[in-house]
Amino acid sequence: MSTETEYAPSPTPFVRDMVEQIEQAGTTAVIEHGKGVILLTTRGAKTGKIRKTPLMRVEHDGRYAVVASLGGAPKHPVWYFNVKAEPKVQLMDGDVTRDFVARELEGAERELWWDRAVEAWPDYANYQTKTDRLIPVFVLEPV
Ligand SMILES: C[C@H](OP(=O)(O)OC[C@@H](O)[C@@H](O)[C@@H](O)Cn1c2nc(=O)[nH]c(=O)c-2cc2ccc(O)cc21)C(=O)N[C@@H](CCC(=O)N[C@@H](CCC(=O)O)C(=O)O)C(=O)O
Repeated sequence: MSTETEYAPSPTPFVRDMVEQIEQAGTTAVIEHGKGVILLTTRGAKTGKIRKTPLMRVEHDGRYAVVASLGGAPKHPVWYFNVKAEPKVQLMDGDVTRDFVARELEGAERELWWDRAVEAWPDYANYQTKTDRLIPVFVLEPV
């Protein structure tokens, strides 16, 4: 794993601002339409830089799911490729950041976590109707 420790902010202003808010006040400071978010830290698959991505909070018994929905866009978000390249990630929930290992799900295990994700953020179901790509779901297990 590259030793690059440089944080590269998102090129999307509202995302960059949200990450700043979260880092200052924790994830509870930024409730998205009444639902919680988490902050995922990944390593850039090409640059090795640190990338930080707010995602909806889907948690069950200390494990989390992260859903590469990108609002139902035709292509996966870029952070998906970071997690595939380096499954060791960090997740901030509240004001606590922990280490996790991510694993992309398929089959029945994916369905289980997909249902949990839709329960946490019903719009995920709408996003899936907007694209032919199967929206990827990762489970994050604590290290
Ligand atoms: C715009 C792009 O971002 P992205 O990684 O595609 O992620 C897009 C979105 O998913 C991301 O903005 C999410 O935060 C949007 N988003 C959610 N996105 C989701 O997919 N799921 C969610 O549940 C979700 C919730 C959410 C809640 C609040 C909020 O503010 C945003 C939320 C980006 O950062 N591009 C960078 C490159 C990023 C990068 O990681 N580059 C890699 C290269 C990776 C490669 O190309 O292989 C590297 O550094 O090496 C750039 O163009 O410079």
